Amino acid sequence: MLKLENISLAVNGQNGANKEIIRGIDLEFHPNRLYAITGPNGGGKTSIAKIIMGIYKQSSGNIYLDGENINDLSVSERARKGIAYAFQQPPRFKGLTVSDLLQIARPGLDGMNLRTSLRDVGLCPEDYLDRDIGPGLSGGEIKRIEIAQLLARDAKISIFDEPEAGVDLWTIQKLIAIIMSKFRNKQGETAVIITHNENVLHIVDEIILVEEGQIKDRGTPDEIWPLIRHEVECKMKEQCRGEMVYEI
Ligand SMILES: Nc1ncnc2c1ncn2[C@@H]1O[C@H](COP(=O)(O)OP(=O)(O)OP(=O)(O)O)[C@@H](O)[C@H]1O
Repeated sequence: MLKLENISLAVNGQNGANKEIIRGIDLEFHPNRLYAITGPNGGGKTSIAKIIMGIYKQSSGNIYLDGENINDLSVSERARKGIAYAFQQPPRFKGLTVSDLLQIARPGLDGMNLRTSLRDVGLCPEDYLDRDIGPGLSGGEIKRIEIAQLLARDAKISIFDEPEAGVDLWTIQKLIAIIMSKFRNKQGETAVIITHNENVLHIVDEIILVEEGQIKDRGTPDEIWPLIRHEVECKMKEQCRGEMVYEI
């Protein structure tokens, strides 16, 4: 189980003053459960993922993995402990092939499984295995490869940051179905999907709603979805009123 206890994060704001982007978050992620983290843009979802992965170091609070405090572990140490993260905007690694990346994710992955990993995300292995993860790949292709390498791992906690971002409509549904089926069939693993996709929100076990650096609510899709819908409708009305006043 992964536990975040009273986590806050302050960063340097525009005028040099400290700005708190995560504020006193308590969260638990249990094995065999699928979670969605959602909420408005800039709310703090990616920052939470980066704190879990060790990319951002929290200003205060503790993180525990299976009871062990992992505050001081580096990104690679956390990866070895079984935390995996697929970036919202995956980095490119010039000089590294797709095959290399998958083998790093899962050392010893044989040829057949390498191919299956790529087919699962809708990429033809023959066309991609030897390609460089550099500027030659499109944003959507690199996103799918990033998801493939996370699926190839057997991490305890897998965090997908907006798997739908930059992926065409035809592929999104398939990708989501694959992520769901992989994790529904794996024992002892947890998947966390940061998403704005309504379809994902309906099929996870729990939704965590993050807004202004805090957990605004959490619960089952039946409990949380009506709140999200209401919130979105209210925001749209506010924006419309703003525009009308401006035009007058
Ligand atoms: N390294 C940083 N330095 C300064 N500000 C940051 C940094 N990282 C994030 N922020 C700010 O913190 C806030 C939360 O960002 P974050 O990327 O976590 O939001 P998000 O909920 O993932 O947004 P989105 O839905 O748009 O991806 C934003 O206002 C962002 O500009």
